[in-house]
Amino acid sequence: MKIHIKAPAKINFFLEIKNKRADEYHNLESIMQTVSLYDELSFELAKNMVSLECSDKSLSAYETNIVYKAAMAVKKHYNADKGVKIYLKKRIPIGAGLGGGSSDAASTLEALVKLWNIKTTKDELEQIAIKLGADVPFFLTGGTALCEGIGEIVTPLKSIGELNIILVNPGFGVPTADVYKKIKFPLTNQAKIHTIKDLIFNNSFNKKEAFKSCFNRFEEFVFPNYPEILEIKRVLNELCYASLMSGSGATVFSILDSGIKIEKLKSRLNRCGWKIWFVTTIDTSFHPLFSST
Ligand SMILES: C[C@@](CO)(OP(=O)(O)O)[C@H](O)COP(=O)(O)OP(=O)(O)OC[C@H]1O[C@@H](n2ccc(N)nc2=O)[C@H](O)[C@@H]1O
Ligand SMILES: Nc1ncnc2c1ncn2[C@@H]1O[C@H](COP(=O)(O)OP(=O)(O)O)[C@@H](O)[C@H]1O
Repeated sequence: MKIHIKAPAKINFFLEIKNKRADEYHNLESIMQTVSLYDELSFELAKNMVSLECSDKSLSAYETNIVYKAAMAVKKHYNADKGVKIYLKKRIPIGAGLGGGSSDAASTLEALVKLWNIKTTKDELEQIAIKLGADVPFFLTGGTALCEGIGEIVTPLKSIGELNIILVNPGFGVPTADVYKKIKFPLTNQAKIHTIKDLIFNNSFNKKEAFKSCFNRFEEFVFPNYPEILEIKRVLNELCYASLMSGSGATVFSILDSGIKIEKLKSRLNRCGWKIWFVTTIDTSFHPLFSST
């Protein structure tokens, strides 16, 4: 039996830091959204070993790869005596604020309980997920969701429909842990999540209106050290009506309205040597993304 999964990227429409915990992690309030840029994974039943091959040779295929970690976590938690041969095709850029590794990990949890025929619950998988990374539980739900705590308290929100989004990445990554370390308290003018939540609840999360309520606290801590990311934002603001950095960077995104001139946008951004993807928001992360042969 072989299982194929597409693991989607995410963007953060809203990200405010609430405070720092005693264990150095930060409580946050974020609205996360899965989008149609995917890593691809396949899982083939094997005797009892876990093995991983990854298309991106800059990533380890062993203990430091979150996919390998996720597989070992399932094996240990359920005392599973089966093995798996995993292939990971990376398409989501690494360290891009798009949650690629976290999504790969969540897909691995979902695939292995199916492949190894393990009886479990979503709650139990969420407990394994949070030990792998703060963003991993979100990807077990996907779509549009409010994430609180350090990211593990996930509340699904109403679908915002299919919005067209452009992702722009400078071609380098930003280490998440370094950005969290840069946060200085007290934060000025805590951003309010209510407006954006109300817009989603009232089916009014559309274009210009929505972008006024989007916010990312990390922008002020990332831009001073990475002027090229600020430059992406400046150029996108010229061509679209607004833009926002995703997570801890380095990707910046804009919501595209129907009047946008795609060719003009492409040629202007390509001239800067940046990578671009045209994607849409997607409702659920997994179920339609699974297939087995
Ligand atoms: C910033 C966000 C926003 O969605 O995403 P990315 O930009 O990485 O995609 C997340 O909070 C990233 O989540 P994730 O990438 O899973 O973080 P982890 O691997 O658990 O942690 C990496 C490091 O970030 C810090 N960290 C992470 C999450 C959190 N709520 N508080 C923290 O202080 C910790 O120092 C930790 O050592
Ligand atoms: N399967 C994986 N995909 C991406 N990054 C991984 C993976 N496994 C481990 N990592 C490590 O996780 C870090 C970045 O994770 P990633 O999810 O790409 O970015 P971000 O946290 O910015 O969304 C990198 O240091 C990378 O080496």
